[in-house]
Amino acid sequence: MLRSLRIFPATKCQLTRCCSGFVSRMRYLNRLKEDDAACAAALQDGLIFLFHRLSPLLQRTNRGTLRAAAVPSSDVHLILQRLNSDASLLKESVLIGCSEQNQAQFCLDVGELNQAAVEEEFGGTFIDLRKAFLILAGAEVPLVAKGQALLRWHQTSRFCSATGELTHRNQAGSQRVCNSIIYYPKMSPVVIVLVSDGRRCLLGRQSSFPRGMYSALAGFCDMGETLEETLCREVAEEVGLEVQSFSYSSSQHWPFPHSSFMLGCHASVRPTHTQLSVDHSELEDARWFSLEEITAALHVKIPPRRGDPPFFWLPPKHAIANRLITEWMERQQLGNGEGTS
Ligand SMILES: NC(=O)C1=CN([C@@H]2O[C@H](COP(=O)(O)OP(=O)(O)OC[C@H]3O[C@@H](n4cnc5c(N)ncnc54)[C@H](O)[C@@H]3O)[C@@H](O)[C@H]2O)C=CC1
Ligand SMILES: [Mg+2]
Repeated sequence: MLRSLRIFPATKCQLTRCCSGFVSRMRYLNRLKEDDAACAAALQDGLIFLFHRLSPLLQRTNRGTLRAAAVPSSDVHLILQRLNSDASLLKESVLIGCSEQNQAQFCLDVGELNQAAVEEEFGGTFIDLRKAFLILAGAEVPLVAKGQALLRWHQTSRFCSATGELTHRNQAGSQRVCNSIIYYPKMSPVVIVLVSDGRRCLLGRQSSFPRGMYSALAGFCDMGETLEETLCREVAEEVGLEVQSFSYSSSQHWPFPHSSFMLGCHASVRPTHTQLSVDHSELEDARWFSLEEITAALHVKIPPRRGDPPFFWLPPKHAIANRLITEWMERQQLGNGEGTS
C-alpha cells in the first residue's frame, strides 16, 4: 500500500532556458513539421545523421574517440549520386532537430545501398545502436536514438491498419496519412524505478541483458494505469516487495526495442521488509547492493572486455537507469539515504 507520494524534479528542467534562441528554434522546427516546402528547403542546407538498416554511422574523431556523424546534406547528395543512388532517397530524410546554429538536423536510412561502399565514401562504420550506446559519449546520442526510433516507425507503418492502403508521410516525417486518418509516431510508457531500503539499492537483470549487467526495475504501463499504479505493481510482481513511497526523478525516450517513454522514479521500502521473492520468469536475478558496491560499479569502464574477472556493471551514462543510480549514490554520500532516496 502506497503511504506517501512526493513528486519533485531531481534534475533542472532543460526547457526553463529563457533565451530567445531556444524559442525561435522550437518555432522553426514546428513550422518545418507543418510546411512541406519549408522543410524541403531546410533539408538542402541541413545536417544528416546516416543509418544503414537502423545502425548509425560512426566516425573517428581526431582524439581517437567515436562519434555519430552529422554530414552536410550537400555532401550526402554528391555521394549518393556517386553511388548511383536514386535522387529521391535524400527526400526520405526525417527531421529530428535543429542545431544551436539554426541548422535543421535530419536522419536518413541508406539501407538499400551497399554498406561497405557507403562506409568507404563517408569514412565511417555503421554500428548497431545498442553497441554504439556503450561507446558514444557525445551530446548527439539522444538525437541518434530519436532518429533510429523515427526511421523504425516509418519502416513499420507503411500501411494503414484501418484500410490496408499505403500511408503517405509529410516532408518532415512527423506523421503519416491515409485519407483522413493521421498516424503519429508512438511510444510505450514505461516506469523505471530504483528501489532503496534506505541503506542499499535494488537492481535486477533479465537473461537478455549483456553478461554481468544489472539495472533498475522497469515495466510497461498497462492500459488505464497511473504512473504510481504501474510502479507499485511492477515492484510487487518482479521482486515481491511493497513500495512505501516514491518520488519522480526525470524521464527519457528509449529507442529499444520499439520506443519507450521512460518515467524514472526512486522508491523506498520498509527496512524491515526487504526479503526478495524474485519472479524468475521476468528476472534472472535481483539483489540488494551496498553504497560501496554501487560507487565502485559506477567507475567501471564499460563494456567489460572478455576475460575480465566476473563483476557486475551498470547501464551506460545515456540510460536513465544510470542517472537514477548516480542520484541515489550522491544522496547516500550526502547522508540523505532515508525516505525516497
Ligand atoms: N533506459 C534504461 O535505463 C532502461 C530501459 N529499460 C527498458 O524498459 C522496457 C521495459 O522493461 P521490461 O522489464 O522489459 O518490461 P516488463 O517488466 O513490463 O516486461 C516485459 C513484458 O511486458 C509485456 N508488455 C506489456 N506491454 C508491452 C509493450 N507496450 N511493449 C512490449 N512489451 C509489453 C510483454 O509481455 C513483455 O515481454 C524495456 O523495453 C527496456 O528496454 C529497462 C531498463 C533500463
Ligand atoms: Mg521488467
